Amino acid sequence: MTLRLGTRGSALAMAQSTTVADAVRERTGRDVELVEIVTHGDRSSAPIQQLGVGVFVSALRDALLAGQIDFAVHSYKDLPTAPAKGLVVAAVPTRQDPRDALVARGGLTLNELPDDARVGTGALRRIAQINALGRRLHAVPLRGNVDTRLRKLAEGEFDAIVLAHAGMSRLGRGGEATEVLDPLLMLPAPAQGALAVECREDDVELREVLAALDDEYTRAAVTAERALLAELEAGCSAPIAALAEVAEGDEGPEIYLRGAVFSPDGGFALRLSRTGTLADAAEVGRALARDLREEGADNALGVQHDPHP
Ligand SMILES: NCc1[nH]cc(CCC(=O)O)c1CC(=O)O
Repeated sequence: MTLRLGTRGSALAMAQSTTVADAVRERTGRDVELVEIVTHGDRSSAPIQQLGVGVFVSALRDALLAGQIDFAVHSYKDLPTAPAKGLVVAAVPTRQDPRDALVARGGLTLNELPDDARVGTGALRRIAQINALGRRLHAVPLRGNVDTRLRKLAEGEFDAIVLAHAGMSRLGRGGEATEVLDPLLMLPAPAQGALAVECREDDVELREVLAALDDEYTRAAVTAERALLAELEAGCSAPIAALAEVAEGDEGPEIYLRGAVFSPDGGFALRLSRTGTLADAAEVGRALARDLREEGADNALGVQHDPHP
């Protein structure tokens, strides 16, 4: 039977869903059909902070639970940390580049941006880290899909923009980045660059099919990053960043997790790291969250801030 893959209609969602559909066909020989689902988030032009966590996700989940589709592909970083009742992340495919990218007019790098350059970005996490650089840069709110953001840059509204390199790459525009930013300067969102392939928990047969797409290292990394996020009890718009990398250690693969918390104005920046085994990924994330809290993470959280001063 043909598997129905529910997807949003945006170019990024279509690119992600098409990639996963191709992988399912190739690895399992199953037929996959794309079914477009319109979400509230796609229809609204309100800032993402106002729309709240998971607006892009709930319509797909409703369709899954209603049996209109069999599985869905999400940008993992857009998934709320709370598990969805009746659903399961059946596969976490190999992650793309998790880093943020700078796209600057004139091909400039971050260091080359002149004083008072306007840097467009939507996420508080990125605004905070731009501010934390201690440079005379202006972080300016920017919303829209990847193509819209790149167009606004080209039209001269900004000197540079910061966005996920993975999103650009999935649209075939990764080469337009003028710098892929070092996580030391711009630690990405938890689970950035990763996809979550979700299906109904009781669909045991499909879960087995989709398991062929699962990448153990990516799943462990994302598990650690999201455990950190969940433990700090923050929504997607809170300035929390995390990146886990897996490296071969003496006793097998090891996870290296970095986490950071910022005040929106960048005046408070706390960066810590921890290592552990893949099996302990979630505990590594929770432990690092506790470390961050002990070092004063709560000073940055829950602070109301006007992004348009
Ligand atoms: N914030 C929205 C969003 N959700 C997923 C991506 C693409 C990158 C990814 O899959 O993590 C983006 C664009 C961006 O952050 O620039």
